[in-house]
Amino acid sequence: MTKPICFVTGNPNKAREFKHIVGDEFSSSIVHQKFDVPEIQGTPSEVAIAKASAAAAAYGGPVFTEDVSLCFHSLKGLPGPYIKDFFTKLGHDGLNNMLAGFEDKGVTAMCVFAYCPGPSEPVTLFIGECEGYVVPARGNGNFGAFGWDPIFEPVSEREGEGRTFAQMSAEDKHAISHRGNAVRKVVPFIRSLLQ
Ligand SMILES: O=P(O)(O)OP(=O)(O)OP(=O)(O)OC[C@H]1O[C@@H](n2cnc3c(O)ncnc32)[C@H](O)[C@@H]1O
Ligand SMILES: [Mg+2]
Repeated sequence: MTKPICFVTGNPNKAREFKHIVGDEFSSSIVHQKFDVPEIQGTPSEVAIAKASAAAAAYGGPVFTEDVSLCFHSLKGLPGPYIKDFFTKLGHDGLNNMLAGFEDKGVTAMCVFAYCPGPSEPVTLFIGECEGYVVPARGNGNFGAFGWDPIFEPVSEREGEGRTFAQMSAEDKHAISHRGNAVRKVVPFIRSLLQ
């Protein structure tokens, strides 16, 4: 018997936001599991392909993985896919300080969903982006905010209320976020897989 599609992630916030964006549609057809798979160095796409391949091999069936990058324009796209280590070690203040010498605080949040149908199979990518600015932390602890949400102010907010992701309701964040944009691309694909 073939295994159900597995969303492999060790981050419960990712699974929570995915479910919030999609609703209950796939709740009986997608399982969630955590595997510790290596994350290689490379571009966001290279990292995502390698992670999905490793996850499919570990699971022995079809998987989705999700990789998030935060690309600072002044730093030629770094930390990019290495944001987790930078954030864990430097925190919100440290990430702001990295840009202290630069005028341009622009940043691209990128979410890459990768689908791998099984061990040694090719990987398909679904990429969502959101443009923003790195700002001093605002709204920590609100609305289930996590990670670097408090220091990410979407470009679209500059003209409006100037909220960071951490100051927005989940609905408002998902309407424009890197993850919302990626999930909206991947949903029709999952539907076609389940037909
Ligand atoms: O097991 P996986 O799925 O890899 O989960 P992870 O937490 O290791 O996730 P990544 O490798 O993609 O690293 C991305 C980092 O960015 C953070 N992050 C991801 N999505 C975010 C979001 O929407 N808002 C704020 N921070 C986010 C996350 O907490 C990590 O520190
Ligand atoms: Mg990770």
